[in-house]
Amino acid sequence: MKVIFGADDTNECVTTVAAYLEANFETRIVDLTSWPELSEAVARGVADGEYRFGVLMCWTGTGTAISANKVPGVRAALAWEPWIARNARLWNDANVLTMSLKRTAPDVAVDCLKAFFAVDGPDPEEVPQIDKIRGR
Ligand SMILES: O=C(CO)[C@H](O)[C@H](O)COP(=O)(O)O
Repeated sequence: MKVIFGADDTNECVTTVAAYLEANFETRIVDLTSWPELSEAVARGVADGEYRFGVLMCWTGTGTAISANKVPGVRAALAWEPWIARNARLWNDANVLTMSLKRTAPDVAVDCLKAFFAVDGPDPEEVPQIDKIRGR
């Protein structure tokens, strides 16, 4: 599975996330440090269908989520613990996961990735709701 990842800064959490993604998926790392440009590149990679999922990190995780969600077809969700990450997939069919690189411990970030990628697809009960925002 192809995943596209980018962070606008680096630290132990970012390198841990990158290493996890590279070990488990065919991963492209986007080398941009402006969070709006980085987010757009990752979001377009997902919206265009080249990558199944995107992962973004910035200081807060909020700017990248807001920016990625400007691209039609992208459903970016900010997660800070695994329950949020899992249910962003299950209940929102999130296709981009964002996290704060400043406020997420590396092991928690990996747990979020595991939870996010463990979900095969959206809960069928939620599909009618998700369909209302698909393509927006
Ligand atoms: O968290 C962020 C956006 O939500 C950014 O990472 C933070 O604002 C730093 O950005 P810059 O390096 O452009 O000052």
